[in-house]
Amino acid sequence: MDRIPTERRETRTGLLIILSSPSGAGKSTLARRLMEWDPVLRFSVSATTRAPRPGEVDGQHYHFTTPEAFRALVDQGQMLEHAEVFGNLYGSPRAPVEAAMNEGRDTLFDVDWQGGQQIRGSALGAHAVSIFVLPPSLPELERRLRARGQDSEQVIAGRMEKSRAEISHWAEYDYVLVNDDLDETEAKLRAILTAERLRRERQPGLGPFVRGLMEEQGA
Ligand SMILES: Nc1ncnc2c1ncn2[C@@H]1O[C@H](COP(=O)(O)OP(=O)(O)OP(=O)(O)O)[C@@H](O)[C@H]1O
Ligand SMILES: Nc1nc2c(ncn2[C@@H]2O[C@H](COP(=O)(O)O)[C@@H](O)[C@H]2O)c(=O)[nH]1
Repeated sequence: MDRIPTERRETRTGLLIILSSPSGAGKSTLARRLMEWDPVLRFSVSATTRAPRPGEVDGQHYHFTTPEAFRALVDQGQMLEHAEVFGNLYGSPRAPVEAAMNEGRDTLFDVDWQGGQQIRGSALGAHAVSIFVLPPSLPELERRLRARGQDSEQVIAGRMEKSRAEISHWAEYDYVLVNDDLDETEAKLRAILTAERLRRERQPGLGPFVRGLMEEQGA
């Protein structure tokens, strides 16, 4: 499906696209692919107290920070949401999200179920579209965590232990995708994003995307 050209987007309010899943189901991989497909989509770079993995770049994958600095940001109200996940703190900085929304740019979040709940329950929640990504099976989830080659056996065991609890929140989400074939899942995500952008335009009168289509047809 074609992506909506930037110049035809609704320019008033961006969407908040929330991706959640048990660790290792493929959120970051899918998020990366979506960003390549639509470079205008903004990725919400989270702050975390977790140590960087090999190859992770500060400011690109995460804002790596200390627990003290993280708590100060929370106390100052600078986090849209935050949670403890697998023993570390993670949170989504608020200001870049609001700036993107005001520019009409959509923001993509890779957050756990607690983050999903907090964003949906926030003042910006009316603009949220939430998607839960399931692995095809738990053994495949474990295989993926191991194949990623970045976590110790102890960390993998801890994440597998928490996977059922994360999965138990699937029904809180607008969409649920089983990430079996990566290309197919990416295509479904694109379709969801395109449909939700069109839905956002269903205001009185035609939105910019539909208006552009009509003009092309000479209507
Ligand atoms: N559909 C798929 N089929 C096979 N392997 C996949 C698929 N999707 C992702 N993977 C692989 O699974 C591993 C975990 O994926 P990824 O890091 O994207 O998961 P994640 O959900 O972002 O994990 P975390 O929550 O820990 O950040 C990676 O090695 C990735 O290449
Ligand atoms: N509530 C939030 N959860 C977040 C955020 N950023 C990432 N995450 C989730 O943490 C786990 C582990 O991530 P990893 O990079 O250490 O593998 C994963 O489920 C992410 O979705 C956040 O800002 N808020």
